[in-house]
Amino acid sequence: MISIEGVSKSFGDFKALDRVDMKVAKGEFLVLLGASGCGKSTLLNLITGFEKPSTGRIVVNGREVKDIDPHCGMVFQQYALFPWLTVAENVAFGLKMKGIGAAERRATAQRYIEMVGLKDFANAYPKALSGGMRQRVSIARVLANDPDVILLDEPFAALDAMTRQVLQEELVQIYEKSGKTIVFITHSIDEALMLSTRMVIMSARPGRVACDIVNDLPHPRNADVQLSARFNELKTQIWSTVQAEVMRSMESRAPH
Ligand SMILES: Nc1ncnc2c1ncn2[C@@H]1O[C@H](COP(=O)(O)OP(=O)(O)OP(=O)(O)O)[C@@H](O)[C@H]1O
Repeated sequence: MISIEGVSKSFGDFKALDRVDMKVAKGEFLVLLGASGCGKSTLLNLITGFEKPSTGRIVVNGREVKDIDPHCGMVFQQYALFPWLTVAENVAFGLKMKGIGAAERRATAQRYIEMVGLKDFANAYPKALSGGMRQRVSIARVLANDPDVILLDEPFAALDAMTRQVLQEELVQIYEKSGKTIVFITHSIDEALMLSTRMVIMSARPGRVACDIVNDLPHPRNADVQLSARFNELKTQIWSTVQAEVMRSMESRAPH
């Protein structure tokens, strides 16, 4: 579904990504983990076509990414909703851009608004919603557009721990129902284990793939999985890799 082939990305003299090779299969839920600055957001921006690789290429669904790719839907950490549109209008926005008729737009928006538990807020404006609710709207909006790939850049980072847990469970259920291909960035190992089917740990300066781990925790999955022995085993394995990478990146930043 996604093929990242020898991709490097430099900003001026600074090499943010160095020869990254990675394939994401259809229906995989891939989580990218890594120290701050290792190039996770850059990689997502390349997949969706916001940025262009300095070398190498990215192929999504058989087509090389050259411009902003309509087959990818992105959810950002900041909610990025249109404040002057209601929840329903925000969710239907992409459909309107595609030229889909009003009745079908309304029905599709309604379906996804219900899926993310906001049925009673369809006519509310974003400013009347909590952070968690806004992020649900962002997810409904991406789902309504029915992209082949959903990219999420730390979507729950600004939320409190309880809201975050609820949204994680919802996202797992949406993934299980929709079978979408998902790439998700987080700093949280627990979040990575809760959500993913596979985890890629990136190293910093320059950003490279340090470790690729299959998450074999069973589906259907809910928050109880965090109490299992396998969860703790995987967490220990990932933590030692992440810790080594964080130390390495801090050392490479220290003044000499
Ligand atoms: N447009 C840009 N111009 C210059 N440098 C950039 C640009 N975008 C990213 N960088 C640099 O590239 C490196 C990787 O940034 P990126 O945001 O991809 O990292 P990240 O792993 O997502 O970090 P974080 O976890 O803190 O969000 C950073 O050192 C950043 O300063």
